[in-house]
Amino acid sequence: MAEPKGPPSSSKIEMKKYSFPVKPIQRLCWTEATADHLMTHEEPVVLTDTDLVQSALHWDLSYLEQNMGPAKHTVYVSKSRYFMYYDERKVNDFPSFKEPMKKREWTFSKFVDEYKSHEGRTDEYLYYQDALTDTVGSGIKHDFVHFNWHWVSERKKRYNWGQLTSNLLLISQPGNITPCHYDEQHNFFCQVRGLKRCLLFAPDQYDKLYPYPVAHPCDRQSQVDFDSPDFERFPKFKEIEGYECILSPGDVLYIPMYWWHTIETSPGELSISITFWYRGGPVPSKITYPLSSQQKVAITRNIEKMLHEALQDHNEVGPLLHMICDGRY
Ligand SMILES: CC[C@@H](CC(=O)C(=O)O)C(=O)O
Ligand SMILES: [Zn+2]
Repeated sequence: MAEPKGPPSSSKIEMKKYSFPVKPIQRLCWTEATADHLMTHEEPVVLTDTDLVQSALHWDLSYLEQNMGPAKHTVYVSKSRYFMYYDERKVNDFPSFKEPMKKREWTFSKFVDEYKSHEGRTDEYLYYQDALTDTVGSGIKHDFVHFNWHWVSERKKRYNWGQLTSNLLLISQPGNITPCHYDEQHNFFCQVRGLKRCLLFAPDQYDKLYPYPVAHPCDRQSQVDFDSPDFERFPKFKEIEGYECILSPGDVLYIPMYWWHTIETSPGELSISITFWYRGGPVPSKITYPLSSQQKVAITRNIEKMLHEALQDHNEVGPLLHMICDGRY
């Protein structure tokens, strides 16, 4: 079967240009054996014809405003186009940490008003990022119930994933960028409205992306500024190689656990996406060697956590790691 028709290439919709090489992420009907092979081997793939969020493809700001109910929702406000996630529970240990964005709790109507009044502003940007919960109105509940739950639960079973932890609703202004990071869950990233360019990097690119220390509020985020990389501090970023896709409404991108990704909303229009995050499956009873890159990343995280716990001071973790490695390994 020929590859399904894809959205315009990134050059046609003015996405940011980077100097590192990228290969296209395969775009396949979910019934294709290759799609199944990629997901079985925890490799990214854009799936078409899943109908996973078909019942949400009519969503736009006004429909959501009518149906999201009266609850408060998390909206991030940033002075730049970048929305770097940080864990507010870790901020106390880093007194000089400057929050890269501010977190607001607004009703959906307040968000829509702010969205409209921020149009055209270049000093502040908004990004709605909140879980879909049962506080929503009946219209959204109806649409949610009609997601293709049969399809997605079949995938969960087939790939032996853990439980579904959340469905995040993402409403992004044109041009917003989520900087490069990895998550510790599998993700079916569903595009509902607008276009998003996704750049993904395999877990074995860890040494080229220089994540913040695990104890840092920006744990799991790359320290490298992709727009102006500091090759003195991050020399191996020169060797980075990635994968790219442009998602249009109805597309589902499988982002495997520990795969790095940076996501850019096309400058053309607002974007609405819904994520399905699943915990990883149980540790295999029989460990096979060599270990996978994902397993090695998990080991590095456990070592950093253990040292931080033992030393009780994150400032001592680096010096001890250097003491172990420098001149010896
Ligand atoms: C969290 C925002 C991001 C998506 C993402 O990182 C994820 O779903 O894991 C994006 O779409 O800008
Ligand atoms: Zn992510």
